[in-house]
Amino acid sequence: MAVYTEVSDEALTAFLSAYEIGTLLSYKGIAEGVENTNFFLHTTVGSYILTLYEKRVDAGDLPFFLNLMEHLAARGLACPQPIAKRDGVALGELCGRPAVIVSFLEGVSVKRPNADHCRALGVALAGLHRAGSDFGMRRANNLSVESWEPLFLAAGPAADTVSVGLTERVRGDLAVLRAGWPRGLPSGVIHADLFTDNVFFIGDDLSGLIDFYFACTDAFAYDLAICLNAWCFEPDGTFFPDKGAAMIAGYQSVRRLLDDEVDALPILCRGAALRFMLTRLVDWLNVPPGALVQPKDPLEYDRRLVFHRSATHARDYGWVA
Ligand SMILES: Nc1ncnc2c1ncn2[C@@H]1O[C@H](COP(=O)(O)OP(=O)(O)OP(=O)(O)O)[C@@H](O)[C@H]1O
Ligand SMILES: N[C@@H](CCO)C(=O)O
Repeated sequence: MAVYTEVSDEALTAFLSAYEIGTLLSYKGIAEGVENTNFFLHTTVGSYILTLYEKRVDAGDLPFFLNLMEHLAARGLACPQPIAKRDGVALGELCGRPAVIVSFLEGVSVKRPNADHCRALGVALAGLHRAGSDFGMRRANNLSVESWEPLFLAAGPAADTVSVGLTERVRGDLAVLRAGWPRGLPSGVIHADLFTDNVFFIGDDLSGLIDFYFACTDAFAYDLAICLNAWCFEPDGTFFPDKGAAMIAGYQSVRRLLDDEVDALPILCRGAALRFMLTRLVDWLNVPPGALVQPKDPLEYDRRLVFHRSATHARDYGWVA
Protein backbone atom coordinates (compact mmCIF):
# COMPACT_ATOMS: atom_id res chain seq x y z
CA MET A 1 0.00 0.00 0.00
CA ALA A 2 1.55 3.31 -0.93
CA VAL A 3 -0.39 6.01 0.88
CA TYR A 4 1.92 8.61 2.35
CA THR A 5 -0.71 11.37 2.50
CA GLU A 6 -4.15 10.63 3.96
CA VAL A 7 -7.09 12.33 2.22
CA SER A 8 -10.39 12.87 4.05
CA ASP A 9 -13.79 12.63 2.36
CA GLU A 10 -14.32 16.35 2.92
CA ALA A 11 -10.97 17.34 1.44
CA LEU A 12 -11.49 15.11 -1.61
CA THR A 13 -15.05 16.34 -2.20
CA ALA A 14 -13.85 19.95 -2.07
CA PHE A 15 -10.96 19.10 -4.44
CA LEU A 16 -13.28 17.42 -6.94
CA SER A 17 -15.66 20.40 -7.00
CA ALA A 18 -13.17 22.09 -9.39
CA TYR A 19 -13.61 19.26 -11.94
CA GLU A 20 -16.36 18.23 -14.33
CA ILE A 21 -16.12 14.48 -13.57
CA GLY A 22 -19.43 13.92 -11.78
CA THR A 23 -20.13 13.11 -8.14
CA LEU A 24 -17.80 10.96 -6.04
CA LEU A 25 -19.20 7.47 -5.43
CA SER A 26 -16.12 5.83 -3.85
CA TYR A 27 -12.36 6.16 -3.47
CA LYS A 28 -9.71 3.73 -2.26
CA GLY A 29 -5.98 3.92 -1.59
CA ILE A 30 -4.01 1.75 -4.05
CA ALA A 31 -1.71 -0.94 -2.68
CA GLU A 32 0.90 -1.11 -5.45
CA GLY A 33 3.69 1.36 -5.86
CA VAL A 34 6.21 2.95 -3.53
CA GLU A 35 6.86 6.45 -4.86
CA ASN A 36 3.58 8.39 -4.75
CA THR A 37 0.17 8.32 -3.04
CA ASN A 38 -2.47 6.91 -5.39
CA PHE A 39 -6.23 6.59 -5.04
CA PHE A 40 -8.75 4.88 -7.26
CA LEU A 41 -11.70 7.25 -7.82
CA HIS A 42 -15.17 6.13 -8.96
CA THR A 43 -17.63 8.91 -9.83
CA THR A 44 -21.03 9.09 -11.51
CA VAL A 45 -19.13 9.76 -14.79
CA GLY A 46 -16.37 7.11 -14.68
CA SER A 47 -13.19 5.77 -13.08
CA TYR A 48 -10.00 7.78 -12.49
CA ILE A 49 -6.67 7.72 -10.67
CA LEU A 50 -5.81 10.50 -8.26
CA THR A 51 -2.09 10.88 -7.61
CA LEU A 52 -0.53 12.99 -4.86
CA TYR A 53 3.14 13.44 -5.68
CA GLU A 54 5.63 12.68 -2.93
CA LYS A 55 9.32 13.15 -2.26
CA ARG A 56 10.90 12.08 -5.53
CA VAL A 57 8.67 14.16 -7.78
CA ASP A 58 9.61 17.84 -8.10
CA ALA A 59 6.43 19.87 -8.73
CA GLY A 60 8.44 21.85 -11.31
CA ASP A 61 8.76 18.67 -13.38
CA LEU A 62 5.03 17.96 -13.51
CA PRO A 63 4.39 20.02 -16.68
CA PHE A 64 7.00 17.84 -18.45
CA PHE A 65 5.31 14.62 -17.30
CA LEU A 66 1.75 15.77 -18.02
CA ASN A 67 2.57 17.26 -21.41
CA LEU A 68 4.52 14.11 -22.31
CA MET A 69 1.54 11.84 -21.55
CA GLU A 70 -0.68 14.04 -23.75
CA HIS A 71 1.96 14.08 -26.51
CA LEU A 72 2.37 10.29 -26.50
CA ALA A 73 -1.39 9.64 -26.42
CA ALA A 74 -1.84 11.97 -29.40
CA ARG A 75 0.58 9.66 -31.27
CA GLY A 76 -1.40 6.56 -30.40
CA LEU A 77 0.37 5.34 -27.28
CA ALA A 78 -1.99 3.98 -24.59
CA CYS A 79 -1.11 6.00 -21.47
CA PRO A 80 -3.04 7.94 -18.81
CA GLN A 81 -4.50 11.29 -19.82
CA PRO A 82 -4.44 14.19 -17.34
CA ILE A 83 -7.94 15.50 -16.54
CA ALA A 84 -8.15 19.30 -16.52
CA LYS A 85 -10.15 21.25 -13.97
CA ARG A 86 -12.80 23.72 -15.18
CA ASP A 87 -10.01 26.33 -15.41
CA GLY A 88 -8.26 24.17 -18.01
CA VAL A 89 -5.35 23.29 -15.72
CA ALA A 90 -4.69 19.65 -14.75
CA LEU A 91 -2.26 20.34 -11.90
CA GLY A 92 -3.88 20.97 -8.52
CA GLU A 93 -3.01 20.75 -4.82
CA LEU A 94 -4.58 18.47 -2.21
CA CYS A 95 -3.60 18.05 1.45
CA GLY A 96 -0.46 20.08 0.81
CA ARG A 97 0.75 17.91 -2.08
CA PRO A 98 0.75 18.54 -5.83
CA ALA A 99 -2.12 16.42 -7.17
CA VAL A 100 -3.42 15.34 -10.56
CA ILE A 101 -6.33 13.22 -11.75
CA VAL A 102 -5.67 11.00 -14.77
CA SER A 103 -7.76 8.61 -16.83
CA PHE A 104 -8.03 5.01 -15.66
CA LEU A 105 -6.43 2.38 -17.91
CA GLU A 106 -7.89 -1.11 -18.08
CA GLY A 107 -5.56 -4.09 -17.95
CA VAL A 108 -3.45 -6.01 -15.47
CA SER A 109 0.28 -6.09 -14.91
CA VAL A 110 2.02 -9.48 -15.13
CA LYS A 111 3.93 -10.60 -12.07
CA ARG A 112 6.01 -13.24 -13.94
CA PRO A 113 6.38 -12.14 -17.58
CA ASN A 114 7.18 -14.75 -20.22
CA ALA A 115 9.21 -14.22 -23.41
CA ASP A 116 6.11 -13.09 -25.32
CA HIS A 117 5.42 -10.41 -22.73
CA CYS A 118 9.06 -9.32 -22.98
CA ARG A 119 8.87 -9.10 -26.76
CA ALA A 120 5.69 -7.01 -26.57
CA LEU A 121 7.37 -4.72 -24.05
CA GLY A 122 10.36 -4.29 -26.35
CA VAL A 123 8.06 -3.26 -29.19
CA ALA A 124 6.17 -0.82 -26.93
CA LEU A 125 9.41 0.68 -25.60
CA ALA A 126 10.74 1.40 -29.07
CA GLY A 127 7.33 2.82 -29.97
CA LEU A 128 7.55 5.15 -26.98
CA HIS A 129 11.02 6.29 -28.05
CA ARG A 130 9.75 6.98 -31.56
CA ALA A 131 6.55 8.74 -30.39
CA GLY A 132 8.64 10.96 -28.11
CA SER A 133 11.14 11.94 -30.81
CA ASP A 134 9.31 15.22 -31.59
CA PHE A 135 8.40 16.10 -28.00
CA GLY A 136 9.43 19.70 -27.45
CA MET A 137 10.46 19.57 -23.76
CA ARG A 138 13.61 18.22 -22.10
CA ARG A 139 14.26 16.99 -18.55
CA ALA A 140 17.64 15.88 -17.27
CA ASN A 141 17.79 12.44 -15.68
CA ASN A 142 18.34 13.34 -12.01
CA LEU A 143 18.91 9.66 -11.19
CA SER A 144 21.72 9.04 -13.66
CA VAL A 145 25.36 8.18 -12.95
CA GLU A 146 26.17 11.48 -11.23
CA SER A 147 23.46 10.85 -8.60
CA TRP A 148 24.55 7.37 -7.54
CA GLU A 149 27.36 8.21 -5.14
CA PRO A 150 25.25 10.89 -3.33
CA LEU A 151 22.43 8.31 -3.10
CA PHE A 152 24.84 5.77 -1.64
CA LEU A 153 26.20 8.31 0.86
CA ALA A 154 22.56 8.99 1.89
CA ALA A 155 22.26 5.29 2.79
CA GLY A 156 25.45 5.56 4.84
CA PRO A 157 27.07 2.84 6.96
CA ALA A 158 23.65 1.25 7.57
CA ALA A 159 24.04 -0.28 4.07
CA ASP A 160 26.11 -3.10 5.54
CA THR A 161 23.29 -3.93 7.97
CA VAL A 162 21.18 -4.79 4.90
CA SER A 163 23.85 -7.04 3.43
CA VAL A 164 27.39 -7.74 4.63
CA GLY A 165 29.93 -6.25 2.19
CA LEU A 166 27.36 -4.13 0.33
CA THR A 167 29.45 -0.97 0.80
CA GLU A 168 32.49 -2.58 -0.78
CA ARG A 169 30.51 -3.99 -3.69
CA VAL A 170 28.86 -0.65 -4.42
CA ARG A 171 32.16 1.21 -4.28
CA GLY A 172 33.53 -1.17 -6.88
CA ASP A 173 30.50 -0.65 -9.13
CA LEU A 174 30.64 3.12 -8.74
CA ALA A 175 34.31 3.21 -9.77
CA VAL A 176 33.67 1.15 -12.92
CA LEU A 177 30.51 3.04 -13.87
CA ARG A 178 32.00 6.50 -13.35
CA ALA A 179 35.03 5.59 -15.44
CA GLY A 180 33.15 3.92 -18.30
CA TRP A 181 29.70 5.47 -18.46
CA PRO A 182 28.88 5.92 -22.18
CA ARG A 183 28.26 9.41 -23.54
CA GLY A 184 26.76 10.53 -26.83
CA LEU A 185 24.45 7.55 -27.38
CA PRO A 186 21.20 8.13 -29.32
CA SER A 187 18.96 9.88 -26.83
CA GLY A 188 15.53 11.38 -26.37
CA VAL A 189 12.48 10.89 -24.16
CA ILE A 190 12.74 7.71 -22.07
CA HIS A 191 10.30 6.29 -19.50
CA ALA A 192 13.07 5.22 -17.06
CA ASP A 193 10.81 3.12 -14.80
CA LEU A 194 9.03 0.65 -17.08
CA PHE A 195 8.77 -2.20 -14.60
CA THR A 196 6.14 -4.91 -14.93
CA ASP A 197 3.85 -3.05 -12.50
CA ASN A 198 3.79 -0.08 -14.88
CA VAL A 199 2.71 -2.05 -17.96
CA PHE A 200 -0.80 -3.41 -18.49
CA PHE A 201 -1.98 -6.37 -20.55
CA ILE A 202 -5.48 -7.44 -21.56
CA GLY A 203 -5.13 -11.13 -22.32
CA ASP A 204 -1.93 -11.47 -24.34
CA ASP A 205 -2.07 -7.91 -25.66
CA LEU A 206 -0.11 -5.04 -24.11
CA SER A 207 -2.80 -2.46 -23.37
CA GLY A 208 -1.12 0.46 -21.64
CA LEU A 209 1.86 2.14 -19.99
CA ILE A 210 1.63 4.15 -16.76
CA ASP A 211 3.79 5.97 -14.19
CA PHE A 212 5.73 8.47 -16.31
CA TYR A 213 7.14 10.23 -13.26
CA PHE A 214 10.77 9.29 -13.88
CA ALA A 215 10.54 10.09 -17.60
CA CYS A 216 13.44 12.20 -18.80
CA THR A 217 15.86 12.89 -21.64
CA ASP A 218 18.50 10.16 -21.73
CA ALA A 219 19.92 7.31 -23.84
CA PHE A 220 17.33 5.02 -25.44
CA ALA A 221 19.53 1.98 -24.76
CA TYR A 222 19.55 2.87 -21.03
CA ASP A 223 15.74 2.56 -21.04
CA LEU A 224 16.15 -0.89 -22.62
CA ALA A 225 18.70 -1.76 -19.92
CA ILE A 226 16.20 -0.77 -17.21
CA CYS A 227 13.60 -3.08 -18.80
CA LEU A 228 16.04 -6.00 -19.17
CA ASN A 229 16.70 -5.71 -15.43
CA ALA A 230 13.02 -5.43 -14.50
CA TRP A 231 11.57 -8.14 -16.80
CA CYS A 232 14.26 -10.77 -17.46
CA PHE A 233 15.53 -11.76 -14.01
CA GLU A 234 14.15 -13.81 -11.16
CA PRO A 235 14.34 -12.22 -7.68
CA ASP A 236 17.23 -14.61 -6.93
CA GLY A 237 19.28 -12.95 -9.69
CA THR A 238 18.85 -15.63 -12.36
CA PHE A 239 18.83 -14.12 -15.86
CA PHE A 240 16.61 -15.62 -18.59
CA PRO A 241 18.38 -15.21 -21.94
CA ASP A 242 15.25 -16.19 -23.87
CA LYS A 243 13.40 -13.26 -22.29
CA GLY A 244 16.27 -10.88 -22.98
CA ALA A 245 16.51 -12.06 -26.56
CA ALA A 246 12.75 -11.61 -27.05
CA MET A 247 12.77 -8.10 -25.57
CA ILE A 248 15.75 -6.96 -27.65
CA ALA A 249 14.27 -8.51 -30.81
CA GLY A 250 10.95 -6.81 -30.12
CA TYR A 251 12.70 -3.49 -29.62
CA GLN A 252 14.80 -3.91 -32.77
CA SER A 253 11.73 -4.80 -34.84
CA VAL A 254 10.82 -1.10 -34.41
CA ARG A 255 14.16 0.60 -33.85
CA ARG A 256 17.52 -1.07 -34.53
CA LEU A 257 20.29 -0.57 -32.00
CA LEU A 258 23.42 1.15 -33.31
CA ASP A 259 26.81 -0.49 -32.75
CA ASP A 260 27.62 1.98 -29.94
CA GLU A 261 24.41 1.04 -28.15
CA VAL A 262 25.14 -2.67 -28.51
CA ASP A 263 28.66 -2.17 -27.15
CA ALA A 264 27.34 -0.15 -24.20
CA LEU A 265 24.57 -2.56 -23.19
CA PRO A 266 26.47 -4.39 -20.41
CA ILE A 267 27.55 -1.22 -18.59
CA LEU A 268 24.10 0.33 -19.08
CA CYS A 269 22.52 -2.75 -17.49
CA ARG A 270 24.97 -2.61 -14.59
CA GLY A 271 24.25 1.09 -14.07
CA ALA A 272 20.49 0.57 -14.23
CA ALA A 273 20.72 -2.19 -11.62
CA LEU A 274 22.79 0.01 -9.31
CA ARG A 275 20.35 2.92 -9.67
CA PHE A 276 17.39 0.83 -8.54
CA MET A 277 19.37 -0.96 -5.83
CA LEU A 278 20.35 2.43 -4.38
CA THR A 279 16.89 4.04 -4.46
CA ARG A 280 15.44 0.87 -2.91
CA LEU A 281 18.22 0.86 -0.29
CA VAL A 282 17.56 4.48 0.73
CA ASP A 283 13.80 3.81 0.91
CA TRP A 284 14.40 0.53 2.79
CA LEU A 285 16.37 2.39 5.45
CA ASN A 286 14.05 5.42 5.61
CA VAL A 287 10.38 4.37 5.71
CA PRO A 288 8.48 7.48 6.97
CA PRO A 289 6.66 6.83 10.29
CA GLY A 290 3.01 5.96 9.68
CA ALA A 291 3.40 5.59 5.90
CA LEU A 292 1.43 2.68 4.48
CA VAL A 293 4.07 1.36 2.08
CA GLN A 294 5.86 -1.93 1.44
CA PRO A 295 9.39 -0.88 0.39
CA LYS A 296 10.96 -3.01 -2.33
CA ASP A 297 13.92 -5.28 -1.59
CA PRO A 298 17.23 -3.68 -2.63
CA LEU A 299 18.95 -7.08 -2.54
CA GLU A 300 16.94 -8.19 -5.61
CA TYR A 301 19.14 -5.72 -7.49
CA ASP A 302 22.29 -6.52 -5.55
CA ARG A 303 21.86 -10.08 -6.87
CA ARG A 304 21.33 -8.85 -10.45
CA LEU A 305 24.61 -6.95 -10.17
CA VAL A 306 26.46 -10.26 -9.71
CA PHE A 307 25.36 -11.17 -13.26
CA HIS A 308 26.16 -7.73 -14.68
CA ARG A 309 29.68 -7.69 -13.26
CA SER A 310 30.48 -10.82 -15.28
CA ALA A 311 28.71 -9.75 -18.51
CA THR A 312 31.08 -8.57 -21.24
CA HIS A 313 28.92 -8.29 -24.37
CA ALA A 314 25.32 -7.62 -25.44
CA ARG A 315 25.23 -11.30 -26.44
CA ASP A 316 25.19 -12.10 -22.72
CA TYR A 317 21.75 -10.42 -22.61
CA GLY A 318 20.36 -12.24 -25.62
CA TRP A 319 21.31 -9.79 -28.37
CA VAL A 320 22.01 -11.36 -31.75
CA ALA A 321 23.52 -9.57 -34.73
N1 LIG B 1 -3.88 5.36 -15.04
C1 LIG B 1 -4.00 4.25 -14.32
N2 LIG B 1 -4.96 3.33 -14.64
C2 LIG B 1 -5.12 2.21 -13.91
N3 LIG B 1 -4.38 1.91 -12.81
C3 LIG B 1 -3.43 2.79 -12.45
C4 LIG B 1 -3.17 3.99 -13.18
N4 LIG B 1 -2.15 4.66 -12.57
C5 LIG B 1 -1.80 3.93 -11.49
N5 LIG B 1 -2.55 2.80 -11.42
C6 LIG B 1 -2.50 1.77 -10.37
O1 LIG B 1 -1.81 2.33 -9.24
C7 LIG B 1 -0.59 1.60 -8.98
C8 LIG B 1 0.49 2.55 -8.50
O2 LIG B 1 0.66 3.53 -9.52
P1 LIG B 1 2.15 4.03 -9.86
O3 LIG B 1 2.95 2.87 -10.35
O4 LIG B 1 2.05 5.22 -10.75
O5 LIG B 1 2.61 4.47 -8.39
P2 LIG B 1 4.10 4.72 -7.91
O6 LIG B 1 4.06 5.03 -6.48
O7 LIG B 1 4.74 5.70 -8.83
O8 LIG B 1 4.69 3.26 -8.11
P3 LIG B 1 6.16 2.79 -8.55
O9 LIG B 1 6.70 2.14 -7.33
O10 LIG B 1 5.86 1.84 -9.69
O11 LIG B 1 6.95 3.97 -9.00
C9 LIG B 1 -0.26 0.91 -10.28
O12 LIG B 1 0.53 -0.26 -10.07
C10 LIG B 1 -1.66 0.57 -10.82
O13 LIG B 1 -2.15 -0.59 -10.17
N1 LIG C 1 10.12 0.69 -10.06
C1 LIG C 1 11.03 1.03 -8.97
C2 LIG C 1 10.31 1.92 -7.97
C3 LIG C 1 10.21 3.33 -8.52
O1 LIG C 1 11.51 3.86 -8.65
C4 LIG C 1 11.54 -0.21 -8.25
O2 LIG C 1 10.92 -1.27 -8.43
O3 LIG C 1 12.55 -0.08 -7.52
